[in-house]
Amino acid sequence: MAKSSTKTGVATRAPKPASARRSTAQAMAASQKEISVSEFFAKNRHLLGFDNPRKSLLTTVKEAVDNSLDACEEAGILPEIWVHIEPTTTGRYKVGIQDNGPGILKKQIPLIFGKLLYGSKFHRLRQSRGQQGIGISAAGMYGVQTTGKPVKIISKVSVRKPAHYYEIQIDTRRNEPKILNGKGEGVDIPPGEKGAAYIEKHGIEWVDQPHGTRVTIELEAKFVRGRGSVDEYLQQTAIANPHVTLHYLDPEDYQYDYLRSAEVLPPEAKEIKPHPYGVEVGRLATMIEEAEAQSVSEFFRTRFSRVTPAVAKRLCETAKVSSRTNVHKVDRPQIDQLYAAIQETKISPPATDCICPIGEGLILKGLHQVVPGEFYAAATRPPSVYRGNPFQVEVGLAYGGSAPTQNITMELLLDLLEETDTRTIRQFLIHTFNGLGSDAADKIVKAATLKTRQNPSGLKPKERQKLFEAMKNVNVAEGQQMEVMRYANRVPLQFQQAACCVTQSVSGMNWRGYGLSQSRGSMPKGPVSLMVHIASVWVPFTSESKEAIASYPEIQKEIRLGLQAVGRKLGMYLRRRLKVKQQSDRREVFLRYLKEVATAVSEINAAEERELYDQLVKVAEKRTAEADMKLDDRGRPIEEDPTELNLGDNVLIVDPAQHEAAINRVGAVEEEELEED
Ligand SMILES: Nc1ncnc2c1ncn2[C@@H]1O[C@H](COP(=O)(O)OP(=O)(O)OP(=O)(O)O)[C@@H](O)[C@H]1O
Repeated sequence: MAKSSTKTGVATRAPKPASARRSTAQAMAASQKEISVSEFFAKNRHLLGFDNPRKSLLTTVKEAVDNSLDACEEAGILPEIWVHIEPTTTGRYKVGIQDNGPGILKKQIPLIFGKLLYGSKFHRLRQSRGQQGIGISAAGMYGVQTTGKPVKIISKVSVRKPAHYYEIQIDTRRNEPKILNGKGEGVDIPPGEKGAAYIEKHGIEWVDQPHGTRVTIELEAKFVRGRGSVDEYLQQTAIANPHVTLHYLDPEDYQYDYLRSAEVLPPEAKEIKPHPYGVEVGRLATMIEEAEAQSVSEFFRTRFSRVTPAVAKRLCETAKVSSRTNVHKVDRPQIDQLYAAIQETKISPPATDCICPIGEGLILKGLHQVVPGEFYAAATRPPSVYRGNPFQVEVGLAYGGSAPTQNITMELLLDLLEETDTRTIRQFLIHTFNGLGSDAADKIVKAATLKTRQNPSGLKPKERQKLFEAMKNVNVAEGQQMEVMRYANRVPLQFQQAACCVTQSVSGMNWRGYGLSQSRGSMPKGPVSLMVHIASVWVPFTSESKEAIASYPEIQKEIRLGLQAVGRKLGMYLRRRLKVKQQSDRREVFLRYLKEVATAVSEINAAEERELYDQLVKVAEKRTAEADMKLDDRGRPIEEDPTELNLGDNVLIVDPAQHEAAINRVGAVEEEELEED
């Protein structure tokens, strides 16, 4: 046995193992087996956005709506989508999402909705909302897990062909679909009246359309409004997708219709091949393994973008690999040499015409349609590249408009107070009303003479009334915090704000230079809504639940440049507004005393008082002419020197009093309905 000695030189015996062996390699081998991807994600559903009932509802709607939009756009159809959420029993909701898309072929339906990691988008580099092939099947799996109810799908590819109807459950052990209806085969519903009668008889939910897909999932969920809600997701989707019509019937039977403001589809996204700079050594090895028998030079030319015969030749020379060698003969050290050669060789950046931005015009339209304000600016940056993947950043900004707290009705406030799961009235205000900062919430609580820690559900009728009045009357514009709407490939991102490259770039920028107040490193204050869109063939999310964008320096830089572009325009507009205000205050002071001045002077020199007064007014108006300055909807002063403030084409200025959109639309819908009744 080994002996050891201490510093004092006294020999000691090594201690015996504490206990006998607990298991053996053989015993352990008996319990080692393959884990199916469904089992893994069923256990780790938080990784996919199913952390709690509230978020699960949003994730389910989101996955289905995003798929519908992708499918419609890919098929060249202007999307129309129906979203219906209805409560079933306590803590459970049934979610139905239908589109007017191309429909899905019969044999594909079970695989799409009942198998994880099955999709059309993972292996291609093309801008789309979905990437992974997990989304909708994971939502179905969550539904089955929490309620035991199968996912129901009806899909139709043409008006003349039968619709296919399936009730499916995912077999998590095998990651395979299990079809429950039509003796395991699903059901075909004939076109025409016969089919309509069948749909009615069996209570199948379907808005009659010549083609499209409807998925219905029942799940354990919680319906809330405000931040991170389905309402917010759909509203933000309407902003970034002005070509979409959305009909939304919520669990309380409020109907929202976001009608399209653009009649054209975004240009078709092009698929590209990977760029050599974006491929890691492991991926290169797999690509080589999967390639057909061809020369190394041909392999590089056909499987990558931007590799010309000259580039392929240079790569092989640098790697000291013959360009005519069969790619299957390339061994591991040679793969390492080829990888190193890629990094050393100058290759033109990937083509960027595969990115479809929203465009400045449509950003302005979308923002104006949904976010109240008086000044709008947009900037679409030129495409750029990170890790070999092309991407493009767009920024939109809306300034002004009344705060959401001021648009509220008493009835809506009571509903919100009842629904909220926040513990204090302060939290309730901050979490329910977008862009309301803690300072503004404190102001309202103080004006309502309530205690900050008071529980929102425990308010007495009198206290509710006081809160309502305070919300209407307190000017929260100053305490209001900038609201940032983040988008990736036109999909709103609603969680993990702090971890996202967009939020970090916004708070890291100095907005004081653009006329907003801001404490160092935090969000600027003011009635401003900002949207930042990142379009890419592959969006680098920080996790599978696709909630935040990773901070690549190239992406950070582009976001910063986009923010600066709209910030500069806002600064110019605010400075002009301030000047107009200062001049009109000055004129008011003049006018207040001119009458007295005219009387006094005419007493001294017997001049005609009226004439003198009129002349003095004329002088005052001339000296304060800027107070009369009116800007047109592009920020150019009307009847003024047009060179003085030219904000360009990518801004929109509106009279805030004429703005129809209200942030919280529930109240407005409710009032209309009451009036009709
Ligand atoms: N409404 C639909 N109409 C037509 N095809 C659809 C529809 N919904 C899903 N699909 C098809 O099913 C595939 C799988 O969808 P799923 O939501 O599981 O993943 P994904 O959208 O590819 O990626 P992600 O997991 O990132 O959302 C899609 O790639 C698409 O081809």
